[in-house]
Amino acid sequence: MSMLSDPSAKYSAFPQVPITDRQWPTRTITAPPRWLSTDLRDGNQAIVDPMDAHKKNRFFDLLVEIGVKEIEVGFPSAGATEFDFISGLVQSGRVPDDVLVQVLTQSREDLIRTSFASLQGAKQAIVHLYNAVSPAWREVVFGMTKDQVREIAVTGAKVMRDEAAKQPGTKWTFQYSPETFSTAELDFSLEVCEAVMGVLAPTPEHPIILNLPATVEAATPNIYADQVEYFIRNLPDRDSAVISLHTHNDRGTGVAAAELALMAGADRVEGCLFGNGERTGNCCLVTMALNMYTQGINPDLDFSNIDRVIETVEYCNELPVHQRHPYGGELVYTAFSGSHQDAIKKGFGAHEVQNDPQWRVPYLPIDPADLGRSYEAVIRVNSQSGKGGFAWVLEQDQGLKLPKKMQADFSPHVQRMADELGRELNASDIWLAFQQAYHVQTSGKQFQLVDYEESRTSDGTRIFTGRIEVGGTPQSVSGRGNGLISSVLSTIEDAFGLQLEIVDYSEHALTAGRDSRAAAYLECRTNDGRSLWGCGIDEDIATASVRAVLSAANSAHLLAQAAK
Ligand SMILES: CC(=O)SCCNC(=O)CCNC(=O)[C@H](O)C(C)(C)COP(=O)(O)OP(=O)(O)OC[C@H]1O[C@@H](n2cnc3c(N)ncnc32)[C@H](O)[C@@H]1OP(=O)(O)O
Ligand SMILES: CC(C)C(=O)C(=O)O
Repeated sequence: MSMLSDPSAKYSAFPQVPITDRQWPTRTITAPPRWLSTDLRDGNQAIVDPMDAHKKNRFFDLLVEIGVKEIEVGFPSAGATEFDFISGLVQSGRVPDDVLVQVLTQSREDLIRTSFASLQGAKQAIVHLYNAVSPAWREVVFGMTKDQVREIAVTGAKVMRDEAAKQPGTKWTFQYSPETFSTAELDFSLEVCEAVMGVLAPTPEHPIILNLPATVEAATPNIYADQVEYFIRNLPDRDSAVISLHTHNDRGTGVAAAELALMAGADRVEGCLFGNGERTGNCCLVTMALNMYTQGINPDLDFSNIDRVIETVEYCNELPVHQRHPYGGELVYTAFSGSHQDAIKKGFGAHEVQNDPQWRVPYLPIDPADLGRSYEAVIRVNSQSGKGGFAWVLEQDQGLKLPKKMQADFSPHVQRMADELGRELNASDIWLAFQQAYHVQTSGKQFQLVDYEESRTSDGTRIFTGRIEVGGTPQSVSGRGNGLISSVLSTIEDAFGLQLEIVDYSEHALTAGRDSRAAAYLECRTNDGRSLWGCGIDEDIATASVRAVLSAANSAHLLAQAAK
């Protein structure tokens, strides 16, 4: 078996929704929805080893910490692990007063009763009832007519109502899901929901939650938005219902579908952190919340320390968060490629200089610092990288701000190293390449400063007197010039026959405070017209410039040797 040349023989296009004056495309999201995390239910039922009580408690605490106010804590009738965790949680007093726990049950009397039993002692809770309503499920799973399937829901709703009445100390909220809503006839979903509302008698003050699942995502996200808008516009007593979304990600658009359906008028979104859930997962709450954040909307969920959230989620689910997962993945703020690095580096530079409160760094839709991420990993260097990449790493790691022309000079050294090693270059690789290229702090270099003094004559001439190790042997040398650098240049010309002319010079402090050091950069021209760069680093800025001259002299010496 292989892919069909005519897939239409097996698969049909999803039909359009009969709505011509749809409103959602012109709306924008301006406020966060009510969020429900179903990590401990839909997420938990989709992992290899469902969470034990320890993991569930840890996940629950994380969700509370993030600010989730509605948490589906499990499926009490699934077994003792679930039941005991849920009843232990509600009786422990660990559920904050502003947090609602929710449990899910099939529409079967015994399971509904068990679900209510698990919530004994809760101050408030949501009981969530479901049954599938779409044709394939009606026919294949239940083997029932529409009327019989509606009856499953109505019977379950009656049991719910009666069980709730037996525990009047708890403030109950009822939730009903016409499971498989996204692949069901819309008018039938409406009919079943209306029938359930008829039993549970919601009011605007005490509404029912109608949760509209895209149990299996089967169409483009605009279709789901149409379905939700159609449902809302045709639901009698809309005021008595909270419209909730529950999307899956089979086509990779679970978040998009929830966003568009929110524009269609929904009030609430169910999902999981980092999109865990059945098959391809549920709507990712992190992505959806942070999508809102990047539009200037406070999502009411706090991901200020996203790495800690990931750590807990990975531990509990025993599933890794993908390195490219929106907002959280390890690589999502990292640029390896040259042109991206260049733009990001410039963007950060402009951001610092202009002090612009609006975030406008190219290629980064969000400031990683808002999520507790450092800027270190924003740029990483490999063989696809450019000058902006290693310049950024040297600046972050060593504090060096290389002049633009020196970046171009250093670039082939980095490229060579990346090609030779065939892997990413880390900060120490780049620092090593820099030290080797400019003879900074490396042993075995030809000229090495031992010590020096500077004096002036009455006419302002500077005199450099010092000791320079030449191939390991200290040598006393001196020279004159109208400045320190020119006096060192004349020294190396007199002592070693190396003629260098200064083309460019710059310097900067490396770190602030008592331990501050300085870096000096020097471009020189040799007598045969070649350009050479030198760099010196020292606690004393004048000494850094002397070292920069010797750094260039070492390169000139190597060139001269090579030419022989
Ligand atoms: C889309 C979703 O994610 S829905 C949530 C799904 N989650 C889970 O199922 C996790 C927890 N579930 C479980 O542990 C088990 O399913 C249990 C313990 C609750 C029930 O197990 P079982 O009694 O063996 O029933 P099982 O789940 O296999 O369902 C089979 C029967 O329930 C019926 N059924 C399935 N869903 C529903 C429903 N929502 N309402 C009413 N009946 C239902 C089926 O038609 C089938 O009936 P049949 O035996 O007459 O053919
Ligand atoms: C029970 C419902 C909400 C569900 O998980 C689904 O349909 O995906």
